[in-house]
Amino acid sequence: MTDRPKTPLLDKVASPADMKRLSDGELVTLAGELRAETISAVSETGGHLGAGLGVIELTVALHAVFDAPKDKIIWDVSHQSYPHKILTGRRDRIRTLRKRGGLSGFTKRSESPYDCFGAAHSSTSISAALGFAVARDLGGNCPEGLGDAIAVIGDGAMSAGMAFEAMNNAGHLGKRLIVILNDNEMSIAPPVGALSSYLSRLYAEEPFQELKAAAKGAVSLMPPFFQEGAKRAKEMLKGMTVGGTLFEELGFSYIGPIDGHDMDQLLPLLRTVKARATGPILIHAITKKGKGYAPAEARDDKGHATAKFDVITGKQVKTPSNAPSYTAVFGDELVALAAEDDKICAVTAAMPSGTGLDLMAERYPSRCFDVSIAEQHGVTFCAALAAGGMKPFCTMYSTFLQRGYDQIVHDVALQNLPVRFAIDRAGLVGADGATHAGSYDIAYLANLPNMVVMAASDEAELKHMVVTAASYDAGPIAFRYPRGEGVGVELPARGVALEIGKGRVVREGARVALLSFGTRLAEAEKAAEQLAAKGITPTVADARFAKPLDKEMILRLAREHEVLITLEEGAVGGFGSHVAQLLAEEGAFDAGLKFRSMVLPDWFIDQGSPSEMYAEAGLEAADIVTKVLDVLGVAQVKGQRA
Ligand SMILES: Cc1ncc(C[n+]2csc(CCOP(=O)(O)OP(=O)(O)O)c2C)c(N)n1
Ligand SMILES: CC(=O)[C@@H](O)[C@H](O)COP(=O)(O)O
Ligand SMILES: [Mg+2]
Repeated sequence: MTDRPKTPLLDKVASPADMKRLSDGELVTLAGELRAETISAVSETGGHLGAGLGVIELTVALHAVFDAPKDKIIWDVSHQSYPHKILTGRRDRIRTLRKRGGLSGFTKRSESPYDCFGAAHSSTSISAALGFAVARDLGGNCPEGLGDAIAVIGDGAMSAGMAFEAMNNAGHLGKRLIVILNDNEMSIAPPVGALSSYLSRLYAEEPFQELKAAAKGAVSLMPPFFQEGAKRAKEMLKGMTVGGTLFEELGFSYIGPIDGHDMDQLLPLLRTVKARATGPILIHAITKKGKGYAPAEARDDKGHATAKFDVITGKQVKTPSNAPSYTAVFGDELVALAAEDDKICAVTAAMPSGTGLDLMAERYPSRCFDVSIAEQHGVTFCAALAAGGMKPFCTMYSTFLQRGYDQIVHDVALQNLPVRFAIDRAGLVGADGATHAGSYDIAYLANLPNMVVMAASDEAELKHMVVTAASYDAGPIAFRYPRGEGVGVELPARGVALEIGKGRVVREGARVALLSFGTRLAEAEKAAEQLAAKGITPTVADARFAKPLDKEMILRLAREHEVLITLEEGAVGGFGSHVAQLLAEEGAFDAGLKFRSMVLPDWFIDQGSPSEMYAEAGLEAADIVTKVLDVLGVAQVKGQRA
């Protein structure tokens, strides 16, 4: 382990109140120490590094000038909030980040009053800030009081429709509200899209913030030394026509671009804005993702997320893998299909490498689309691609696909369009915790008419499902698979199309049937081994489809077993509920079948390793054994998992 950095000034900051006593020069020193502490902590925990390093100066300046928690500082996505956590009384736990029982990797209201609004999905901060501003003006109350509302939003997050919906509303209401656009010209990958090019032009072509401010009358909001320049600029501007920025057209005063790492710019500007602002203001701060840590700055993703690493070398400590990741298996199979069929195309919402579409983008760039953080648009875009005779794979994380639900219903399912939904990060994902859990897609998809819903039980099954989806033209079809590596089965060279609505029995037994949907199959098999030692030999089946159900197989299992237990990595309302509905309709319960459905519990599970989270959910092999013994009435030691 590298020595921890020396941080004499930071050691004296227990909360932002302690920063109010520091001179501007000391705040610059504090920023340096905060950067070193952030790097040191993340080297031990892993997590989101680059974004936090890019807002070190902004974090210090905001907490020095404003009065959180009365003033509401809202971090968009909040993957950049580690420095904020360090300054707001959580430094002693910062090395528990993203671990079970430790600090969340995102802002979380239950963790601290300084986390006034939880986040992790992007582009919510301006809506939240506006809500706080309106609550303040209407005399609302909260224990910490209601002061200024400040949203810090990245250029990537700014690409989402929701940010513009909020600005549209904020510009109309005209409330005092501060938005800081933290523009580092990066999303997770380099940002794409017209908005990104527009932001670049804002500072590339017109480098003088004085010109901008002068042109639109925001001069009075600028600190004196800016104003001098602005007056000169105003003279220069006489007789010139200067168009307003997009933000000004939406009713915001635009200030910037400013150097978001220069405390000599940040501090006076924020102080002036605090003293003088009346309506909505957008401060455009230019920053560098990964700033101040060379290995992060050098990485393609600017250190967006990292495993634990050596601070001196930047080398990440990665556990060797025994099998390819589901994501890679998907990406490879898709590229193989795309080579054979020029109608196959794919869409990602700002997650090219996370979804494995980077390979498709490299090989078939004209058929691979990064729509930026725009899941709703991505889904409808796919719907029309399908209507236009293409075979789109709408490739998204389960949790982010939630954003596009109305589009799935209204644009895809209702029109019965053959969009292929490749749903990555299904089930519990680990360190990102509850915000990123893919818990609901089975329930929210399997209830839709026309939709086919599959889950892969291992990486070979995933290959088959990619091919199945490609060859299915009758309507929408979805397949889900988890984060991380496969179970290590032998992979066929190519997948083969599965028969729609047909599952498979993987182990024949008696009395008890374990019917799994997805990768709990491995746990079901482990449970079967453990039960065999107790003289119980369950049948184990892989449902493959939650919709349409394999009625024939399920009814046979019901007929031939005393107990039927379903398993899934999803919330209630999904696979097990559909099986229960079928069994009830077909009279299986009247015939005496004992049925149980093992699903995620009715609470949000905090971060941990996936197995810790599944243990909390009661979905590990030991829980299955306990459930079986319980239903069969076999005596167990109370309170002990089998
Ligand atoms: C709705 C949604 N889609 C995708 C993501 C995944 N995601 C997390 S951070 C990020 C990039 C954000 O870029 P930006 O806002 O510019 O912040 P930066 O990391 O550059 O500081 C993405 C795509 C998300 N959190 N939420
Ligand atoms: C903050 C965010 O939403 C992403 O960075 C997310 O943490 C990525 O998750 P994976 O590591 O599973 O790609
Ligand atoms: Mg960015």
